[in-house]
Amino acid sequence: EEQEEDVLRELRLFLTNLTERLMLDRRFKAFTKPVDIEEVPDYLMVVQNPMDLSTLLSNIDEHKYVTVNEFLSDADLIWQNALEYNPKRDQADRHIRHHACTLKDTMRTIIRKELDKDFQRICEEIRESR
Ligand SMILES: CC(=O)c1nc(NC(=O)[C@H]2CNCCN2)sc1-c1cc(O)cc(O)c1
Repeated sequence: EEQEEDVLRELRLFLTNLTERLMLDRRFKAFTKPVDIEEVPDYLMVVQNPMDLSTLLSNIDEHKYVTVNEFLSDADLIWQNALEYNPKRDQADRHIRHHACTLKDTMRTIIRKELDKDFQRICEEIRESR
């Protein structure tokens, strides 16, 4: 009902603000747009489920996420894919792995500090009711 839509609207605002803050952080520049398969032809041989910050924003707008955990399932793909595609000990791989790990830590820290636990539970209850 209307109260549920108010809750999900607030969740979309939080997730949009979080994602836009990550997109503005130059450490995460490599994660802002889908990997260009023309530029990186072997990418899809290694990574099954590509994800990036701009795709997260589109998913939010399309009301894909009813809970934070559904958002994190997609958001986690971004850094997981980067660790998978960049396993080598050379500096280039280490550099992007470091930014991937920082992305993971930054997302979770912002959520823990800025998202009310009771609000998260209300979103879970809406998901379970549908
Ligand atoms: C996002 C990602 O995982 C990614 N990984 C890369 N790895 C490498 O270049 C490693 C691969 N191993 C050998 C040494 N080079 S480049 C790159 C990327 C960066 C961008 O700024 C945009 C973009 O679309 C993709």
